[in-house]
Amino acid sequence: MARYTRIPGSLALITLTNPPVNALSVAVRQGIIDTMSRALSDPEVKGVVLCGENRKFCGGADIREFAGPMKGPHLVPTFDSIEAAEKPVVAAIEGVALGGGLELALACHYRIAHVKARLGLPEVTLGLLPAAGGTQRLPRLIGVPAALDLITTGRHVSAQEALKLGIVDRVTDGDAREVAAELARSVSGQASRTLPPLPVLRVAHLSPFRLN
Ligand SMILES: CCCCCCCC/C=C\C/C=C/C(=O)SCCNC(=O)CCNC(=O)[C@H](O)C(C)(C)COP(=O)(O)OP(=O)(O)OC[C@H]1O[C@@H](n2cnc3c(N)ncnc32)[C@H](O)[C@@H]1OP(=O)(O)O
Repeated sequence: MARYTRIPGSLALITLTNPPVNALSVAVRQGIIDTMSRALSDPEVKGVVLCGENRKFCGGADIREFAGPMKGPHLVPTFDSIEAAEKPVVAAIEGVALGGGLELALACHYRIAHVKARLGLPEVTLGLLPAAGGTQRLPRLIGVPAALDLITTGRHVSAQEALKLGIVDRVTDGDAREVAAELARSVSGQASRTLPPLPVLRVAHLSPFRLN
């Protein structure tokens, strides 16, 4: 599920609630869609902060659902609808943002990480690809070589390394939700930030070739 709360500064706080790591179960995916739609349709809401309950952002796809057929809304349109939102959406990353959890954060317009947070795309360790936007959004954000490193090794990075790589906008040792809310308030009313285009690869003897 996802809990919807109004917080000061004309913001909505969306909290993923699926213990122990707020994984993206059917109910969480549906909850994101419902609460985002509520925030976007309320003219009094100027921005959104997205976080996870118990100071854990999101551990990714819910591995407890892997045994059965996929049900409910798919991750890709769920995340695309966040990216397309005309109000700024800021991820407050505490604990972990792994796999689909990091892909969810990448679909947000800004990312704040707590200093102890760990981020990564460990799908490769499960024989999967980050197929919910990670293979597109991460290279656009941090470049192809750094993104390939994270995608092919599945290694986790600290908040400080994520900041250095450009995955997150700011690291805090305080409450990431408060810092995210401050940022959301400061950019509310502005056009949503978009990711840079994919870099152009130059291959010897071939014309410049754009990845898409
Ligand atoms: C045509 C187009 C088709 C497109 C198809 C698109 C499909 C989409 C494809 C990919 C999208 C995304 C995929 C993923 O996200 S895969 C999952 C990625 N996440 C992980 O691999 C995280 C795995 N977990 C961990 O690394 C660790 O558990 C931890 C770092 C989150 C926490 O570590 P620690 O503090 O040491 O605790 P535990 O390991 O003991 O775990 C605690 C508790 O949490 C449960 N748990 C952990 N992760 C998950 C999860 N992802 N889902 C559900 N539950 C999780 C774990 O089982 C423990 O539970 P307990 O034993 O009951 O306490």
